[in-house]
Amino acid sequence: MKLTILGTGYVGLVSGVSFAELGNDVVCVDKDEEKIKQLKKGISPIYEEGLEPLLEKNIHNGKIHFTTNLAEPVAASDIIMIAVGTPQADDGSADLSFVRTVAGELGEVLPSDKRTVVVNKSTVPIGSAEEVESMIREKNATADVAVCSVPEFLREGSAVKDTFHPDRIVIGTNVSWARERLVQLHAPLADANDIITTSSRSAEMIKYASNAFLATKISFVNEIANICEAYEANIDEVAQGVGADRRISPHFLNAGLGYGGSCFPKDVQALIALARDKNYEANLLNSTVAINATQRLKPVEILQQQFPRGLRDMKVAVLGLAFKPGTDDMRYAPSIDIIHELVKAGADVHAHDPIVLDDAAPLLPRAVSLHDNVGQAITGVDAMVLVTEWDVYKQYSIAEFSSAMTGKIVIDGRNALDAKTFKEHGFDYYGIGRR
Ligand SMILES: NC(=O)c1ccc[n+]([C@@H]2O[C@H](COP(=O)([O-])OP(=O)(O)OC[C@H]3O[C@@H](n4cnc5c(N)ncnc54)[C@H](O)[C@@H]3O)[C@@H](O)[C@H]2O)c1
Ligand SMILES: O=c1ccn([C@@H]2O[C@H](COP(=O)(O)OP(=O)(O)O[C@H]3O[C@H](CO)[C@@H](O)[C@H](O)[C@H]3O)[C@@H](O)[C@H]2O)c(=O)[nH]1
Repeated sequence: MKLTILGTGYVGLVSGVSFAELGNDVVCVDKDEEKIKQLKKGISPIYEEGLEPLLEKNIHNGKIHFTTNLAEPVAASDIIMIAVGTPQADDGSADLSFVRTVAGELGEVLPSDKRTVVVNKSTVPIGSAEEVESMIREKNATADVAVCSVPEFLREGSAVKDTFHPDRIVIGTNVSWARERLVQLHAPLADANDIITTSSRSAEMIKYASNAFLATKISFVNEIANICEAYEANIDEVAQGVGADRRISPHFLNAGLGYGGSCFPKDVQALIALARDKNYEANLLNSTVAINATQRLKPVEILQQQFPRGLRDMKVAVLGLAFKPGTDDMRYAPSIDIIHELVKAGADVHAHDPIVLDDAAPLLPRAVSLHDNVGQAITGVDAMVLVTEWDVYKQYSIAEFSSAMTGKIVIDGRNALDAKTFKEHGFDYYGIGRR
């Protein structure tokens, strides 16, 4: 099939490359000229395992092209996917300005003599497929188009794998010819049983409800971890015992510094705002957000308890800046808040990340020293805070930590280090719910 994908962020690019790999003819459109220039050369603007080889291969095969102009590919496409950003607006709701812009542009260029499916892959409020369709029809009353919702569930850091091995694919539309076309496109990616067909509104809600549930599961386990600390129970053992119940599952039960990233924070807020628009106060989700906001600052709280006279001139290493391992995404990363608070308290902060350094700098206080070498970041520090559980930190030897650090405080914000080993080597080790 011929596909046009609007937006080359995580979703647009990974989808584009994956559908090209499956034999479709794909054109990816972005208004960012620099990105398109790089992509044409096979250079990915994002760090994502396995993406660049597929990108290069499909450019070489002529299955994927990049452009800043949507008119030509749109006219030739069977399916057009909207994958532009839907960031958080000031009131917490999803900002639909990018989606509305592309809807207007599509209205101007969609042909009337050809059936076209338009898909919202961006995470959008319930009712958006209908809104996009009416915006298109306002500009082109005779367009033979069906706007559907096919939400994206990939995770950063495993985006390519998630796309080729999805748990499910949700296709939301009541228009049968559009549904058939979308089922045909997605068939190579999933067993028939894993394709769920719904109305566009239900599909839009499935995306928000999934993210809200996972975010709530994380805040739940963090709350249990905090109670574990008070009673000297161990969250690793507790999560293992709780997660063994198949109704609960062991996934997303890792206590830590809470969720960050480009999706959970904004999507939970957007769902709260959608409920509020209909005079429903989503109290459970409000608590999810509140717990997450305090959880990320736990390392600062622990240091302040250990040094009641203040953190002025204390040398602290922060290991990991990206919001999770496997990505260079800094959106809503806990490291940003932690480093700002430490610098505000007067600490001398030395940070490291194996992938993201230059792009992180504008988000961090000027006073922070950024290192591209773990050894340099931890040399002479009074305390070390692990924020992102990159393998490089897990593999770093206790002997290296012991010889480089001056102080003995280790705060393992992701429960990723071996507590016993650190304690045996005289460190004051603080995990989350596992002291
Ligand atoms: N990042 C993820 O892991 C993920 C996963 C599932 C769903 N989503 C959802 O998918 C959507 C996209 O997320 P993302 O992280 O890929 O976004 P992003 O912000 O990284 O990228 C969006 C891209 O769209 C481009 N764009 C904006 N306006 C445009 C226009 N008029 N024409 C062409 N291109 C335009 C931007 O230049 C940018 O390159 C969001 O709604 C997000 O919530 C994201
Ligand atoms: O047990 C866990 C699991 C995750 N996290 C944190 O939760 C955040 C999100 O992690 P993850 O879900 O792995 O990454 P994302 O790439 O943000 O993916 C989520 O958001 C995407 C965008 O909507 C969805 O498509 C995915 O299905 C959904 O998992 C990160 O900060 C993790 O550190 C925890 O604290 N504990």
